[in-house]
Formats: sequence, structure tokens, C-alpha cells
Amino acid sequence: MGVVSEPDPDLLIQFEDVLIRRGGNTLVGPVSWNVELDERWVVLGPNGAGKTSLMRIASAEVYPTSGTAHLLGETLGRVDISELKPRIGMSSSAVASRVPGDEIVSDLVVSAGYAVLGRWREQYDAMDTDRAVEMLESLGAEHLVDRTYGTLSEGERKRVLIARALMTDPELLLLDEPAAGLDLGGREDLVARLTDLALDPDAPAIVLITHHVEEIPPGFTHAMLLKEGGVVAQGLIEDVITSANLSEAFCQEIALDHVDGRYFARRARVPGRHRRGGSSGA
Ligand SMILES: Nc1ncnc2c1ncn2[C@@H]1O[C@H](COP(=O)(O)OP(=O)(O)OP(=O)(O)O)[C@@H](O)[C@H]1O
Repeated sequence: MGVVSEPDPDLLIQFEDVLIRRGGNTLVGPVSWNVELDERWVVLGPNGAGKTSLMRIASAEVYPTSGTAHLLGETLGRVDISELKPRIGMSSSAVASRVPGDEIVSDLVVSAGYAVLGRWREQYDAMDTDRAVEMLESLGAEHLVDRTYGTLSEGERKRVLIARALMTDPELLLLDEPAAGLDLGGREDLVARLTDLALDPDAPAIVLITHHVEEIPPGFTHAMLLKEGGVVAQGLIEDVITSANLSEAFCQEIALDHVDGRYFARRARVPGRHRRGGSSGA
């Protein structure tokens, strides 16, 4: 192992040439990436680009095959992961799939502080329960507190899981495709909630993974575009979310609109290419 750099205490994520390799394939990397306290990042890219792989390092679930990953001022490989994990809130389909259908929403949220899914043998105090309700309120989901998880709609589940991720007052919040599977109303509602969170100066640093620019909440400050495991662009959101960068990442001409702080993308119309298989003309 080469010389490992010291972590910068002001950075929540500090990746230096991190790379994950499995069975001879590079899943993601090398990626160097810094996330500061007040930053809200979007990680965007096509299917298979390596977004979730990168997030698995950021959530301390896997170590990079090479490179150095510092998280919250600690170095992966040198720190006790069980101490690091409660400081990172995570909402993802992997977390969602582990929640039993008969789990009561209040238990699901409150148990995050104990790093378990569901209420087990713990005795929670009133402060914990109050905080759980407060977190549900901040996501507009307080009316679901006594429901079982299995009876919730997809949009309600997403909001409850984000409330759970916030329960431990994490320093870093990771949201892996929070709007996946939501209808238009559900998506817009979630984008509005995440906008409030992004603009809250007391909120943790946030990293949101998505495939769709329409899901980027106003208030997000930075973006990283990935393609085939590599970085197409990263930095301030207005410099990264551009027609040229999206066209490169998605391998087709993408037209982009930026209206009221929201992004909207579509394939640019190329004259003579409107028929299926049509490659002549233009
Ligand atoms: N354990 C593994 N072994 C081999 N290949 C893997 C493994 N896990 C992921 N991959 C591959 O790594 C690549 C990146 O996967 P990843 O899930 O990080 O992409 P993603 O950008 O999150 O994709 P999606 O948007 O479809 O969720 C994919 O080609 C995937 O098939």
C-alpha cells in the first residue's frame, strides 16, 4: 500500500482516485471527489454508469479496490465502520427492500438511531419518538406514523425512508434514486420536500443519485456526471448540467431547458432522423 494522505476535516467526502474492480471489470473510477459541509450534490448518469458503486463507498459499505476514501474526516480502512455509519444517513432501494411489510412507521424511523431495522428490544424514550415525528413532519409524512410500511404507496415509502435517514442527525445524507417509481405528483412533491431540505442551512451535506435532470431539486449546488464508470464532468451544477455534457454522458444529442430553477431534458430533434431506424438525411 502506498502513502495514504491525511483527511481534511472540512470535507465530508474526500476521494482520491478511488476505483472499484470486480472480476476484472472496473465498476467505477478512478474518481477524485470532494464534498463540503454546505454542498448539495447530484450524481447523474445512465444505467450502469457506476453511481451506486460510488455511493457504496460513500456509505462505507465497501472499500475501494484502489485509491483513498476519506469520509467525515476518517479514512476507510483505518476507522471502525460501526462508529462511522450512524453519522451517514442513507435511503436506497436496498434499504427499502429490507423493511418488513408489517413494520410500523414510527418504529421504522425511531429505530434508525439504533442502527437496526424495526423495533426490537430497545426502549425508546419520548425524545426519540418526538424526533421521529418531527422528521416525518419535515417530509410531510406525519399522518403515516401509525401505519404499517406495507400499506404505504411508493411515494409515501420514499418519504418515510428519508425521515428515517435523517433521524440520527447525520452529517451526510445519501439518497439513491429517491424519486424512482413515483408518478408525476409524487415526484413533484418529493422534489419540493428535497428543495426545502437543500435550502435548510442546518441540513446535512446531501448527495442525490438520479437518472433524470427533472428530479434535481432547486437548491442543489453541485453535480457529477458519470459514464461507464468515469467522470464526464463535476463541479458547480450550472457548469455540469449542460446540453453538451448530457449529450456526452447519454451518447445522444440532448436539448436542455432550465426553467424556475428546474432542469428539463429531451433528445434534440435532428431533421430526417424522426423515423425509426432513419439515419439518412441531416
Ligand atoms: N458485484 C459486481 N460484480 C460485477 N459487476 C458489477 C457488480 N456490481 C455492479 N457491477 C457492474 O458495475 C457497473 C456499475 O453498476 P452500478 O450499479 O454502480 O451503476 P449505476 O450507475 O448505479 O446503474 P443504475 O443506474 O442502472 O442503477 C454495471 O455495469 C454493473 O453491472
